[in-house]
Amino acid sequence: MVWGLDSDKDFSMGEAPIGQDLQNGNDNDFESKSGTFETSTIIGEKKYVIGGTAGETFYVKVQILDNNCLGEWVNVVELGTKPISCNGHSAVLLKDRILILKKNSNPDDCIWFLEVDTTYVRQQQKKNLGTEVVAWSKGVIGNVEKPVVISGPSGVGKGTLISLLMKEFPSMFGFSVSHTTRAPRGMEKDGVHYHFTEKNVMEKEIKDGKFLEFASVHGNLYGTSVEAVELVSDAGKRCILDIDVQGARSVRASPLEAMFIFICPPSMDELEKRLRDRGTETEEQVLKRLRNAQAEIEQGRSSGIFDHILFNDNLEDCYENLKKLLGLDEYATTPKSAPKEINLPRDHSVSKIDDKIIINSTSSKLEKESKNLIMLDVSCLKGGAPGRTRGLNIEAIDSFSEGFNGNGNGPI
Ligand SMILES: Nc1ncnc2c1ncn2[C@@H]1O[C@H](COP(=O)(O)OP(=O)(O)OP(=O)(O)O)[C@@H](O)[C@H]1O
Ligand SMILES: Nc1nc2c(ncn2[C@@H]2O[C@H](COP(=O)(O)O)[C@@H](O)[C@H]2O)c(=O)[nH]1
Repeated sequence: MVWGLDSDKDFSMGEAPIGQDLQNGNDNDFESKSGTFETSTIIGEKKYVIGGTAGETFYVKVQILDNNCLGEWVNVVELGTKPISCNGHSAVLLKDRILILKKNSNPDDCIWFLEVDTTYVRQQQKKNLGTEVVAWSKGVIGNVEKPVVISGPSGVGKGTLISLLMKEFPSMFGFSVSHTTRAPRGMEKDGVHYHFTEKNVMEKEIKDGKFLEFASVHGNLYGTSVEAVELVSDAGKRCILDIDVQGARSVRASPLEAMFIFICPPSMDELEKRLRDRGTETEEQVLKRLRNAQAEIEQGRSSGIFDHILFNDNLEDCYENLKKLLGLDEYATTPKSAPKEINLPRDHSVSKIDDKIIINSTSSKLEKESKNLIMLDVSCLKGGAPGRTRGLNIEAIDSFSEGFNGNGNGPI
């Protein structure tokens, strides 16, 4: 064996060495380089080394030593937004990802996941044959309601309905600001209505995996970035996406769980009238949008992508129906409580009991005198790379009353 494990100790996927301190640095049982702030996690024949230093600078880097490849370090493609550097972390192996707890970090930046064998990673691995793919995803406490995808032909009234919703429920809904290569209309603001962008820039970002979906619509490129949706969810709001049918199909096929609503016009004549009366397109563009509308309506009504179809004949009626679908009655407007935040102890050790991660403060007396155990429940994880991992639950617990002995070895 290359890294000093007993040959009968094979920590395969899903088998974290329970009770063993998986803390970073030099005091785990795995090989580590002195003072480099690294953790080593063994999964099957591979060793994932996370972290390191260059001079005074700490960095978060992933290296993989593969015992199948004669114990060589292999090329790693790190996808997703990775955590900014920190001066230490703990690593805990979960089923298909490694939980990283950063030390000395802000409460909203201390929980991260390195996905090593999730569906997303396996999909990306197929595109990157010959390299090891891993993907970073930031962990977020709590859940948000499913995003709502609203589709329909150009001019049917999607934007009008969404504006009404945002005006009436500003604290409940947030708009996913798409990217587009089309030119802004008179009143449209960059970053508010769209992120107006150059085609080559957007194509590069698509290649880099920054988009949840994208499509060529009426001759321009449109797309929803992963960040656009996550920013709304981070604000604790339900995200609304206004995208075409191709985009809706892509979101359906993505890991994002959403509600899909198709808005239908009462007739093609009425659709044409609305588009012309809006006066934002040239004659050529109006004709193009109308040609595309026919196919979109057919797909919208028959493709099985959509959970609900709404007819926008009378605007008020359609808006009321939309609100009903979204469960918006007078009681639904009660603001939600703010998501919990945690302050991880600066120095801590970590252990794992089933789906519970026990974080034990090893820092100052003062910190220890207060509740010195934090329990992170990872049993209901949702989402993940290329976006955030949600569904985490966290509780501060009293080590004596809750039956944990606090040394990472589980219940007394
Ligand atoms: N029920 C309705 N009755 C009459 N006019 C409507 C109705 N709903 C929307 N409109 C009008 O139709 C026009 C097109 O609406 P809107 O811009 O919301 O369409 P859209 O589906 O968002 O289009 P696009 O996909 O091109 O952005 C607007 O001028 C709007 O005021
Ligand atoms: N697939 C996507 N379609 C999008 C996105 N943002 C908007 N759209 C759709 O494009 C047409 C035209 O919009 P317009 O603002 O030029 O009138 C419309 O049907 C939108 O729903 C996106 O991110 N992805």
